[in-house]
Amino acid sequence: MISGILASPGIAFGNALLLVEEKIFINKNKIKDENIKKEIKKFIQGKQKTITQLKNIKSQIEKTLNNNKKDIFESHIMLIEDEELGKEIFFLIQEKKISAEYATQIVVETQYKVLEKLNDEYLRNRAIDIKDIGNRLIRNILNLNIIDLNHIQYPVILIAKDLTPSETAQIKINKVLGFVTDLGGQTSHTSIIARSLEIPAIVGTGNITQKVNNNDYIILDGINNAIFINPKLEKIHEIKTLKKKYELEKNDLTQLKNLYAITIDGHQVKLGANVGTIQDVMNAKKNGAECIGLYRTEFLFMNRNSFPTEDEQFNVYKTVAEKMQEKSVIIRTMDIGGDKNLSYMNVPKEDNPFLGWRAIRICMDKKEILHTQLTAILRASAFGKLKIMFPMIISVEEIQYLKEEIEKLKIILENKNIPFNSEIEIGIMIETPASAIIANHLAKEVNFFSIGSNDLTQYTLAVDRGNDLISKLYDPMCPSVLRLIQQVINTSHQAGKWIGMCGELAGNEKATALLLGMGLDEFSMSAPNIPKVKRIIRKTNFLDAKKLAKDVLSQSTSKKIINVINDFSKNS
Ligand SMILES: C=C(OP(=O)(O)O)C(=O)O
Ligand SMILES: [Mg+2]
Repeated sequence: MISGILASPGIAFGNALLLVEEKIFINKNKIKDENIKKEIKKFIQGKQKTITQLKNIKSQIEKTLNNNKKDIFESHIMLIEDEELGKEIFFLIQEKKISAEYATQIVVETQYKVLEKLNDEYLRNRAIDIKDIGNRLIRNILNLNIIDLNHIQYPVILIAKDLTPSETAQIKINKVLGFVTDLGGQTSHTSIIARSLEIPAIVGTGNITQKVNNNDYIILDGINNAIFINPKLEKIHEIKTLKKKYELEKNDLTQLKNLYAITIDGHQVKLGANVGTIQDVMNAKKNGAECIGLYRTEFLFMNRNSFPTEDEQFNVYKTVAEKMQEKSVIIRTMDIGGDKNLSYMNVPKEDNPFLGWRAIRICMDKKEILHTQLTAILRASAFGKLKIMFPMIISVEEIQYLKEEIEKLKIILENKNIPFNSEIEIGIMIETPASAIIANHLAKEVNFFSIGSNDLTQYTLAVDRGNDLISKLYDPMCPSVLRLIQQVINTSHQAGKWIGMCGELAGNEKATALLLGMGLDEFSMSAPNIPKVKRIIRKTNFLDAKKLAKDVLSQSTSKKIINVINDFSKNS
């Protein structure tokens, strides 16, 4: 039995698909004259295989009506069919007497370097296409495996070293029963996406990729944090019984869907969902979300080869606003950087990406990204109850600047007679210690706060949220983080502003009574957690929760805090 960090609950049974690509080895030696023909044949066959693969992918995409992605593959096919590319590679094989893969690598790299340096954004994006396509071509020339998450044929359990958030966002839930990785942490975005998709996942196992072979039969027990490889029949029966019990309990919880999150003594809070896609919005409604407390818009920017246009963004925001009807939707501006990258943005490699060019820092440097997104949100605000939220704020100057930009954009829309909600609420995330400490000043600038406990924990404790080596130190329920949270809640209420939390702590059942007692007004979480949190709130007395919070905040260690919380839940 293997365990790791439990990232997303649930149980899955299935065959393993090992997401480990064989390493590319390029033969850089001179080839003999008699092998020239063989190398040319290798290139032609690799090219043909690549075209067939891309055409297959394109035709599958056509069925899903995803035009943006279809266009990407169409342009990739054109690149690979380009005669000039073939001619240059033939020339190198014949005249320079080098292998097909080496010749391909040289031609692809040269084209990439030329395009990458150009000022034109469209051509710079082609540079990334060239690199992608070149990689596929070289793999096919060498007959190496290519794993494409978008086109898995049969339902599998993915076993990978790591999955990036953008890879995870591509997962199709009818083809991926769950996943297990070597690396990762509980609040990395990969784990967050798994919870939204409701697929079981265990991350940070250390070396699962070395223990599992393709097609091994796997039990992924995301209740007890256990993975079994080719288990005995009795184990399969035992876990199948557990799965039935888990699903029955989940079904029972759906009965709470239309009830309010109100304590025994009548204190009501709001329970919302965190979403990243329109599909998540449906899931939010299914679980009885009263609002969307966090819409992570960056997923709209991933898995494509250029920034989404204003109209593309407007259409998505409008759809979300309309689907939620009179319920509010907090749209957070793009939070790229940290562990979320855009292949087409050519972000220079940073030593400390989580302390680097991230979120509003990018948007304030690249104003066209900010303006496009804010205009799209403002236009969509005419169709529902949208609010704007900015991530990663560290100063009053930043929010003042961002508000000025919003005012300028409002004037442009007014002049064009385009409708929008002129009273749209503006809020910020409290996810840096800086923002928590100056919350009294920030409260004067905004309509609301939302605590991002994931980042607030990593920045307060200086513990990378995605690093399994230090995951034991990552503890949002430790005295320092909880004290900051309490201070921010108090400050916000003193300023007459409501405050929510959209970090993972808001959906953690162990923290529910505590956060309630601390005075949090809105809890926003992965949708599947809503019923469980609601059940706790409906069984709790607000006065007792307040006493619990007072008690917890006087404790000096995490261990003592957990003991106090455990005693409280035993007695209630
Ligand atoms: C909700 C948060 O934002 P994200 O997880 O997207 O960084 C957070 O930091 O708590
Ligand atoms: Mg954050």
